[in-house]
Amino acid sequence: MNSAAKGRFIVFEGIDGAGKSELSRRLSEYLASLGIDTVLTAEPSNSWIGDVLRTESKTTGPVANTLFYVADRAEHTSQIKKWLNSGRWVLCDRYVGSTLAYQGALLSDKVENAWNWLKEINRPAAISPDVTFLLKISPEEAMNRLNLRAGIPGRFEKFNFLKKVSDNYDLVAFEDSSYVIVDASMSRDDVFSYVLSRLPEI
Ligand SMILES: Nc1ncnc2c1ncn2[C@@H]1O[C@H](COP(=O)(O)OP(=O)(O)O)[C@@H](O)[C@H]1O
Ligand SMILES: Cc1cn([C@H]2C[C@H](O)[C@@H](COP(=O)(O)OP(=O)(O)O)O2)c(=O)[nH]c1=O
Repeated sequence: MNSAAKGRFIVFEGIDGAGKSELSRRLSEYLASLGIDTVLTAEPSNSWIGDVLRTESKTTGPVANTLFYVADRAEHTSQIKKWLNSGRWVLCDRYVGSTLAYQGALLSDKVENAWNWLKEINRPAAISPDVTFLLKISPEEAMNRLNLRAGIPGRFEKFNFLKKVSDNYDLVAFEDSSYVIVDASMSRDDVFSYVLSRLPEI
């Protein structure tokens, strides 16, 4: 395909509080200011399946939720392909890596070979990003950013969960050559400059 006619697909991953939403918003505004036709999107998406995940995921079990995340992705990916084919740059806050990292942590003791199953079910639902920025931050710092400070009920469980998710992300990054690891504990401006330095060619 003629690269001039096709957009770029850029994904942001990382644990809650790593800075994905703020950074992807800033980057989309910056790219738009350069005259690049940019779409900022996220998963769970704004479809009805995304709504189910946002509103009902506490009433359904981890296997059903996994299938909802992947169903949401399959539909979202159809839309992403259309945007890319029309030459737009697509910035996506969370994608396949989130399912591997989060559902990997939730299913590891419930589904045999959970990691391989998650990779397999994502295969027909996803495409390869041009680059995936993994915003790395310690669970301690992420929890401080989210104001989940000492004394809050459930803090210990949340910390342990984010630690597992973070370890899974390291594994995903090791296996996927689209990943670029970003030290997300840096200042907002330093994180932004680093990401700019690793963007695909315009
Ligand atoms: N580099 C940074 N340094 C300090 N605070 C940050 C930085 N990036 C984001 N934040 C703050 O951390 C919090 C979580 O950021 P957010 O973008 O919502 O993270 P995520 O989307 O990964 O959950 C927000 O209050 C945001 O303003
Ligand atoms: C896309 C996706 C999200 N999630 C979870 C991670 C988040 O805790 C939650 C909502 O994502 P998000 O709205 O990005 O939350 P945050 O801004 O706190 O990072 O959905 C999964 O567990 N699996 C997935 O595949």
